[in-house]
Amino acid sequence: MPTADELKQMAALAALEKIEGGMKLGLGSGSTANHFVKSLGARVRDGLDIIGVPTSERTAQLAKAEGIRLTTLDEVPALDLTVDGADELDEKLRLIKGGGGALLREKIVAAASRRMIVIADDSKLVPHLGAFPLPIEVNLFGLGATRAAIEAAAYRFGQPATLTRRLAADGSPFVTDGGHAIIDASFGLIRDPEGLSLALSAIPGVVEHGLFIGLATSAAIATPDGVRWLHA
Ligand SMILES: O=C(CO)[C@H](O)[C@H](O)COP(=O)(O)O
Repeated sequence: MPTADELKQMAALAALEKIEGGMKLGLGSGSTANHFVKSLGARVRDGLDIIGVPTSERTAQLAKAEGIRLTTLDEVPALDLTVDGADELDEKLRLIKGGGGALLREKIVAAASRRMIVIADDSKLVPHLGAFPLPIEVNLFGLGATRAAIEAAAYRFGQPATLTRRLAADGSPFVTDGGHAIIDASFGLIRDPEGLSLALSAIPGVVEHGLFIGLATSAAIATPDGVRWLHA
């Protein structure tokens, strides 16, 4: 029986097969995306010519160490493909992301990409999103008011939520690469991800949230029996 980490690597390798020379790639964040970046690095050292836009400072560091040429969305505003992990996904390729706190850059990079492949082990594929608390990136200015507004919006939406400000491993408040806070919102199963996405995006102070809708074009789901592909 493969371990969860072996499954993550299988998904990463399946996505790697879709990479062609000359591609402009978005490079995701998290342990599954790290497998992809490391395997991509090996291909680059064998002569594959690609360029990448990292979705976090950690991924930038890893990609540089792997010898992957990096650029920015200022220099290259349109990408061919982003490969990234997810905390949850459903069969419609709606995602919850941001468990690693990189959701803002991940969403900007995915939105700038023609295609997005999600790589995940099969524990991430769920019938309904929401067992994983939804990460919401919030500006530090007015944090208390924004938090109250999220609570009120969730209540109006018919999905009252328990909100928790994310802490770093050392117990201090977690700060994203963009200098913002993360509030993890437990809604229970999310009945209407599209509606909730719009309601959260309308709150001043919410910088971005972890519902990715209409961005993923396919997913490589690694199972003990092999990789299952889903397509939008
Ligand atoms: O959204 C993310 C980071 O912000 C990650 O893609 C998500 O948390 C999955 O991580 P992992 O591959 O380590 O399970």
